[in-house]
Amino acid sequence: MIVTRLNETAADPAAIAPAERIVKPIRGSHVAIRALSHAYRRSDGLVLKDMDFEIQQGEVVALLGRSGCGKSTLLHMMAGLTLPSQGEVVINGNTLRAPSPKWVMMFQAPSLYPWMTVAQNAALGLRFSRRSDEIAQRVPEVLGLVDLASFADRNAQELSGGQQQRVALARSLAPSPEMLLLDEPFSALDAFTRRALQKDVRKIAKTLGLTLVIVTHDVGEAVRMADRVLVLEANPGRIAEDTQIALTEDERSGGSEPFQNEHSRLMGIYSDVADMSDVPTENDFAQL
Ligand SMILES: Nc1ncnc2c1ncn2[C@@H]1O[C@H](COP(=O)(O)OP(=O)(O)OP(=O)(O)O)[C@@H](O)[C@H]1O
Repeated sequence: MIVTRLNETAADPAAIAPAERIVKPIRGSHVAIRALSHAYRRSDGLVLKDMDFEIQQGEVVALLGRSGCGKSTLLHMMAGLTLPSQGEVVINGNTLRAPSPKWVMMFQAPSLYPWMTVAQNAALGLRFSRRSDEIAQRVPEVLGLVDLASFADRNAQELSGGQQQRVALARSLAPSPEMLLLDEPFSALDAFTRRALQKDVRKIAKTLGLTLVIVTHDVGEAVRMADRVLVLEANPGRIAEDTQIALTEDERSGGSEPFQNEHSRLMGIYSDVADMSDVPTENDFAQL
């Protein structure tokens, strides 16, 4: 039985080696957005207009913009969940026409089955992809990656919100995707938990070589996590700024002077692009 085998492995968390040694690097997706515009209905105006950009393999990109500017719409298109009215999303040279387990989305709500264990929840992606034979090996690996190796037998409902989001992350990582698409996944968590997850998710993406795209309206989150930030303007949504975040891994914690300089620079760009009323200035600075 799958569950028994998982439980046996998880009973000895010390047997789980550090993620860097046991999880093979993955080739991240290359994404090209070509002449993309979108309207949900013909009678409505364009939600997105004239988008053209590329994301390199293994790059961490934040889509930053005010509410309603089309960030989630763009992310759904990168996952193949919505097709653009015009233009195309090209992944690894192929026009995207449908979802695939190679690019997975994570949302604000972890959507776990509360009556199942952590290991059973983490195994669901593999089950649904008819890859149950990989569960015994992959689930302990990914639970180690998200720092939940010793929680494998716990019921999901016994975990904190941050731990539940880690289980959702493990479930997403188990089928070895090339790209993770995160739609404000940490916004319901407290500041301390959110920062820990931001740091760990970036580290996991870099360790594995995953391409990572994060939708956010939190300037601090963009500076902490992203190699590059695309700032979107609204009505219609389009890229107003495309800027690199030039920080070392150590500098990405909120206290460093280079971090604060990058935060102020990005906040200035965002404020110029967004309506000031939509910029959560105090909230963002509180998170420094
Ligand atoms: N399924 C849909 N049908 C029709 N209109 C939609 C649909 N989904 C989104 N929209 C509209 O498209 C626009 C962009 O929405 P979207 O959710 O992509 O923005 P967002 O930047 O992610 O916003 P938020 O930060 O609030 O989540 C909004 O005006 C929204 O009402």
